[in-house]
Amino acid sequence: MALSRFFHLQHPLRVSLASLCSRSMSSLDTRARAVFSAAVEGVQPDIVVRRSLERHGDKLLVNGQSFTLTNNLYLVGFGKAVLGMAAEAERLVGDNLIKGVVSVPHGIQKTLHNHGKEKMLLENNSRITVMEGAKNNLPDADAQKSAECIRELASGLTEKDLLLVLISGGGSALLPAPAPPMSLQEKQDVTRKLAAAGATIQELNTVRRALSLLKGGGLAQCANPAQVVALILSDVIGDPLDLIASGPTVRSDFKPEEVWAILDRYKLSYSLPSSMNEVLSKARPHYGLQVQEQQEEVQDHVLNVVIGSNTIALECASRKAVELGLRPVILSPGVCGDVCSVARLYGLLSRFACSPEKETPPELAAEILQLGPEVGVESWDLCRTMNVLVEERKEGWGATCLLAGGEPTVQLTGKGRGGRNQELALRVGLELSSDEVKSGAVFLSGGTDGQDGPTEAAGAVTDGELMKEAMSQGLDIYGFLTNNDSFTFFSQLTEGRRLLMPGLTGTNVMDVHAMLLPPSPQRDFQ
Ligand SMILES: Nc1ncnc2c1ncn2[C@@H]1O[C@H](COP(=O)(O)OP(=O)(O)OP(=O)(O)O)[C@@H](O)[C@H]1O
Ligand SMILES: O=C(O)[C@H](O)CO
Repeated sequence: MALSRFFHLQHPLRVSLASLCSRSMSSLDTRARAVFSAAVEGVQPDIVVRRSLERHGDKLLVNGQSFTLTNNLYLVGFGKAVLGMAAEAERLVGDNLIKGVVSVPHGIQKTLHNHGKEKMLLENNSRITVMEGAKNNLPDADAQKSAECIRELASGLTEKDLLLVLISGGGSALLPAPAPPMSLQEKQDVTRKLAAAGATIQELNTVRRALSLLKGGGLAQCANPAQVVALILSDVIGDPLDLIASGPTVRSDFKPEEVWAILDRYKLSYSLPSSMNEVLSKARPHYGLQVQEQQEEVQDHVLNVVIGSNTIALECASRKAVELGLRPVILSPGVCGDVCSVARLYGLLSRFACSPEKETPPELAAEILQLGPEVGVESWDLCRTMNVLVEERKEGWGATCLLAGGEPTVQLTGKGRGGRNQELALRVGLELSSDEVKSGAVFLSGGTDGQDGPTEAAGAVTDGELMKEAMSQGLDIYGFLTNNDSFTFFSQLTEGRRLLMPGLTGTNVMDVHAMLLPPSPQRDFQ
């Protein structure tokens, strides 16, 4: 099939053959970084808000639904990215805004200012009050005060009012409202113990919802009978509305047995404060007796919209890849599991892509499929991706950009400095270095928030030369890995040139992975 016809049929974007031929000859490393930047740019708080709110005079269109603005607008928000979202919302609908309160991380205004991100800060005459709290991502007295102000604002609304709720990752810690008689300290102890025992965000937030006055639909309940529109920037795999920031605007059925099962799983059931037993043994703490009917009524007044997600970031990255002359294929936005398994998957996929044989060895495909459940990727997605890689070998297409996202995990055994993205990049670099047939692949892993673990880097870029490069500089990769010291490793290697350092981005839709695979002579089957 002619190249132009093939592309026309296979990809929704129209790209002329001329633009493909004149594609940038920049290195794969540079292109990988540009693809990552495009992913982050596509989910900037101001951009996602502007994309989701359409203003026509006194009409506000959200997700195809129209709302009338009559100086009846209120705004609340909580999460790491909501300051930038609030700033943009105020630019768009500020003339109708009565007042607002946002709960944002401690020190964020100063940090954004220092990073030159003035666009994400509110004007001096803003009607929105910014409240900082939750130091180190833990609910604290400051965040509790913010949550109380948000609750007060929502509780005073009438049926004429419209409440815009801005939600992003980190929202759970920034909106603590322990159900009485639990104290903040008691609630914090439980969540800290669960997190330390390795509970997933799904488990953690299921418990948080049950112990809170605002989570699990509590905020929407407070705002009833006002109309509620929640704009959500998702940082959870699969974008589950009821779990992102513990779903304050999403009705969730309270199932005590589900909560007890989680507490049992982490052996916490017998060491709980008595106040927690009391909360869990009551009906839904904040809903009283007519739970069901009231919740249904409230739900009619709530519109929840995911305005930014890993999927959207990957789509933006994919468009950038096309511009750069790469053929994109999105594997999945839900990659999770241990970084060792995830690294193995990328190693196998690069081997698969450059397999010198006419037919790819079936055992390679089988091994890739076997890894699927461990890394959260469906067989269907793996098969689709492998098909694209095979087609490309047969068609003799140019370089490929395999994209994925999600949030793998690291089992911390050492005391070094690093993050899951740098550790993943390091492990994939080892995989690529150990290949007998070098694929020439370049791999990038980066946190879209610009910060990987407690380091200044977002991630790193590696390839099959990593091992040789490290050895020539006297750096023992395995030693750094054992100590979870990936940041120190990449800082010392070739003056830190492999580090990905975009600075604080002001957004967060988990991580983005990009593996760029060059065309290789072995791939020519014509
Ligand atoms: N030395 C290290 N090496 C590898 N990973 C680390 C290291 N230290 C922390 N981590 C990992 O970093 C993660 C915590 O980093 P971070 O504070 O960026 O959290 P996060 O889950 O990315 O937060 P957010 O929800 O804001 O994105 C955890 O997954 C932890 O295992
Ligand atoms: O705030 C939270 O609960 C997490 O960031 C997941 O959204």
